[in-house]
Amino acid sequence: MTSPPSKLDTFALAKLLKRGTSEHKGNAGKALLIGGAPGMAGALLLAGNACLYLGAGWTILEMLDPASAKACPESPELMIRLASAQIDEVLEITKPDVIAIGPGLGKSALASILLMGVLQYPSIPLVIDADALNLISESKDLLSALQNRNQQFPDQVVLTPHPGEAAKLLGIATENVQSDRLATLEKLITLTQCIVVLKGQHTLFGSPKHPALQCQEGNPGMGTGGMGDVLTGSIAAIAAQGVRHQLNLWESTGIAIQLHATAADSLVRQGVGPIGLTPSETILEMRSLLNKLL
Ligand SMILES: NC(=O)C1=CN([C@@H]2O[C@H](COP(=O)(O)OP(=O)(O)OC[C@H]3O[C@@H](n4cnc5c(N)ncnc54)[C@H](O)[C@@H]3O)[C@@H](O)[C@H]2O)[C@@H](O)CC1
Ligand SMILES: Nc1ncnc2c1ncn2[C@@H]1O[C@H](COP(=O)(O)OP(=O)(O)O)[C@@H](O)[C@H]1O
Repeated sequence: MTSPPSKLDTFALAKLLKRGTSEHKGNAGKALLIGGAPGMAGALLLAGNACLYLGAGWTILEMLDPASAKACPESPELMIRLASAQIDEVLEITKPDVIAIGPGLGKSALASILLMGVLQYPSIPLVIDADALNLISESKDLLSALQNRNQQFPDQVVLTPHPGEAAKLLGIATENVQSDRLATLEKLITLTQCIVVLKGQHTLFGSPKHPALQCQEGNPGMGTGGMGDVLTGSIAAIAAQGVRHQLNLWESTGIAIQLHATAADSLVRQGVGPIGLTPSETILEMRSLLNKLL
């Protein structure tokens, strides 16, 4: 019989994010986020805001929706560019520390080109979410590119499926994912060789190297569109800072998962939710909690 997963308990590690007095934005890292197709620009903006408020030095958005690829008056700090099929050139010039791809990405031909370009870009931490996961579930070439990247650069990719996306990746029904979440996590790790975050109540987290951990925070107020996009941007932010603060992608992801769920619980205690709790409010609460942990 498999033993139950241990509790995710990462907050002591967050102290590594404390800034030295001479640090500058270069020490906080450059995050490049890709997604936001027409009708879903908000998903990339939410991920971008999470990345900004959780402390990345630069947050750059490659937005697929031409109408939204312009400065955002509510968050002028975000560097928003129109996504281009010349992704190799973009990555060469931008030299990101971390890439996140998926929030509102859609499943267009351009989305596939961008994902393949990112998978072929070597060595840096990569967060794969939402439609990027759906594209991988529909393409043997993308899955092979993911597996090859992991062989060359282990522990540098995290996948963040919700149960629907996990089901598509494994070719099973969502009910089967939920009936044995631990077994599903292990199957996803075996298939992809990635760090995997299986979201939902009591998010599970594991990798080829690490036994599964379970997040025991979080609440159903988190069931609002965009909440997962916030997690993606938060992982990117903490991993970007982690590059120069001795946190690897596994550790950065654990901190982000626990901070996200703990912030949502804290807001519910304050009467902000569960009904009507928004992803944007959760970002601000995460910032406040993170600064208290340092
Ligand atoms: N503001 C925006 O522009 C938003 C855009 N979004 C984007 O919209 C695209 C589609 O994503 P969606 O996730 O909405 O839709 P999907 O069609 O990918 O998945 C939704 C389905 O997944 C299953 N599922 C998800 N969480 C579950 C759970 N905890 N337990 C059981 N089943 C669960 C359910 O069957 C649900 O109907 C993505 O690219 C996403 O990033 C969403 O993030 C919502 C916000
Ligand atoms: N009942 C719940 N208890 C705890 N966490 C939840 C619950 N429902 C949703 N969540 C969390 O909210 C987030 C939802 O992510 P996701 O489904 O990807 O949203 P979206 O695609 O709309 O951004 C995940 O982090 C998930 O773990």
